[in-house]
Amino acid sequence: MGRRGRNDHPRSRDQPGGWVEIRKENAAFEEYYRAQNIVPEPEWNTFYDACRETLPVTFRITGTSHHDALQVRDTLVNEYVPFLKNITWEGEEVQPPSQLPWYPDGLAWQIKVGKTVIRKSKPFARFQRFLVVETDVGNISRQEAVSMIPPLLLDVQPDHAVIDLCAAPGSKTAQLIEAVHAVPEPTGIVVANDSDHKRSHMLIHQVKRLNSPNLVVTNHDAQLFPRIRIDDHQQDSYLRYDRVLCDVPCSGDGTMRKNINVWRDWSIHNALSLHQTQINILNRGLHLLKPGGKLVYSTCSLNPIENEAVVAHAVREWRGKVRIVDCTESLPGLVRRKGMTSWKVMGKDKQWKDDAAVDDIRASCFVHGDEAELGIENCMRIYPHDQNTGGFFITLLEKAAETAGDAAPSGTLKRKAKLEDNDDEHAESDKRAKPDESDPVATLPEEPTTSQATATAAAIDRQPLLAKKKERLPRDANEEPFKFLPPDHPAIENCWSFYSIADDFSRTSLLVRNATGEPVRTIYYVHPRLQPVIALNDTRVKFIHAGIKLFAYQKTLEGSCPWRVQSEGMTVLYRHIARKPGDSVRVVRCGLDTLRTLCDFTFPKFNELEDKEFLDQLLALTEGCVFLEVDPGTGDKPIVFPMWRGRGSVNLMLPKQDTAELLLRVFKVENVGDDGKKKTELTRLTETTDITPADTESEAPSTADQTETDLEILI
Ligand SMILES: C[S@@+](CC[C@H](N)C(=O)[O-])C[C@H]1O[C@@H](n2cnc3c(N)ncnc32)[C@H](O)[C@@H]1O
Repeated sequence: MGRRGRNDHPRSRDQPGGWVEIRKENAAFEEYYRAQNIVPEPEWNTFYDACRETLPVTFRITGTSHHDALQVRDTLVNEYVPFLKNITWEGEEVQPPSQLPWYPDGLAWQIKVGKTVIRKSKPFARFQRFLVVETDVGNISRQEAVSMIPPLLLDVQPDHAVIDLCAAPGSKTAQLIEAVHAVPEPTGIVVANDSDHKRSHMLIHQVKRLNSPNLVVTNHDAQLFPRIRIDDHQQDSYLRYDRVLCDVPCSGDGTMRKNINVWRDWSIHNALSLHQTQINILNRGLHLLKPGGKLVYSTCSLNPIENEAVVAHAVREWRGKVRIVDCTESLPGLVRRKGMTSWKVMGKDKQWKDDAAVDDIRASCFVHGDEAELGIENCMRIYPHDQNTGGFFITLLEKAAETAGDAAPSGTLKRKAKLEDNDDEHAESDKRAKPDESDPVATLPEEPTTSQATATAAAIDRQPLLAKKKERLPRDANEEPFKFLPPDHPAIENCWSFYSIADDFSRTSLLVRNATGEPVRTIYYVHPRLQPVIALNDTRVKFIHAGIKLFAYQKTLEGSCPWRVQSEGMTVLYRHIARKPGDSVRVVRCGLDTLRTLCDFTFPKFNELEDKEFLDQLLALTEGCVFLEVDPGTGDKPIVFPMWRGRGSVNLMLPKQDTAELLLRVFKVENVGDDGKKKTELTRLTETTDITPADTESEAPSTADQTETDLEILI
């Protein structure tokens, strides 16, 4: 969190020679956007000054349980914000954190405080501690304010099929998943795709905390995203999506407030060479969209060539079948400007161009004169000086409900649509789509911007895909196949009877990740709607993540049930524990006092437990995993944790960050060590079957990028 003004000159270390100083100025940027009239001339200086100010930190309170998110918000509002008011630092009043007025339920916040204040002011240091602990467990996620807008406009419902075509590193995917999980057992699914393999793994890492069995991650060029079969018997039955997000690769010049390299690297070249890729991704998205469905096209660029020109081209080509939605009434409080209906085109030689015949600039870059008629004013531009954000562009499109015939576009895209709608879609990539591979590698800022580098990589990636059209897709050595278990597999029978799992919990969508198809270490669960998605398409779609870990193998328990419940599968499974009289239910209940003991001590022995009622319940059960149901004492629903009932001791199976969060938020313990470790005075690890918290093993080792992310360092 910094408060460096525009007169400071930040440094960048991405030069081979080490640190270089970057001035927040760029004459070409200024000339270009001034000539475009992106703001009225009298407003230019205010706009340009704001572009050079450091961006305030913004974050979102996240989580697939809305109830839990509201609790975290209330803790912030009631226990931290009041102490951050009326603080002065070096004679100036420090602004307390404030809610973004347009974000629903007050779940998004902005902080404008310098690092020194954070370090030296006790209330702010305490607040920072809260942010770090909540970020560690995924309850708080740093995200640029403008980046939160597209998923909100999509209005995702819990039964929707949603695809995020350019998803990494996943901030918006997380919002889509949360929207699907607005009810306890949603039937909706989210397909998150990115063409960059490494970034796809960053995405997996980012959304993992949401523990969604309704998510699948794929690794494809979005321009050619394959159709997904959903019915084995009907050849023509393909998945179509209620909602599509095209947050496309762009020049990223709207991120200039946090990505200082924009000032050094800006050139018109970036926008021109991404334009066709952006058109192709949007077009593919429109094909995948259901009649009546909604699609958001967004960029973090200010450039009309990447924005209005792309949208206008698509709406022109899909004329009558796709319309731009007027969002004036959505997100009250969000200041936005209308889409531009006229702009100028500059060539790579930095000369203004009059028509498409010159310099190989695509006709779609130019104004056609029908922009107002196409409704381009309904596109939305977000400017830095309007509400202290980055620059952004968003358009909500709606596909007409199906009419007789089909909803294929007219004109040039029609030929492509025809090709895409037959099974040979990959064979006929749009030749125009090929990005300029000579493009310089642009910057990759910390949050959702991308570069030509990625677009170029996508173009290169596409080649093997075309060549291997009819073959199995190549998999990385560490990405094992997804194999579904037969519902009557002995391991499943064992788990179902040991944990008294009710028949309403599907046994058909349990899978393993190894070539033999036998459960060896982990059994995963995906929502039943994803079962055909994966099973019928695994040779043509490159799935790289699906499912949550439900059970892990525990060798020492052979003879009983060697499958222990994993914490990420806890909530899903808990809802389906059979409660009929006579079921040997592995549920143990306690109050907050006992929970506190379990947070403070590892493996307390039975004879050290003061809560005799709790002990009696434990003694009535055999060794193994149990569900701990804690009464919060507020009349609220119980909180559930996985717990280990050992031979003579018990242990809460929570990752250490979760324990730290629990201690801070529920028990107001503010001095937990940085690692959130339990005290160890009572630790006795003598029992051979006692185990450490589950969650540490992985059948297919994750290649998730371990570099520092926004999640790890909030301020
Ligand atoms: C603006 S970023 C997306 C940010 C993301 N939506 C978020 O909110 O975290 C664009 C992404 O598109 C990916 N990308 C670039 N070209 C692509 C293509 N042809 N197909 C799919 N993804 C692509 C990049 O790897 C990058 O992760």
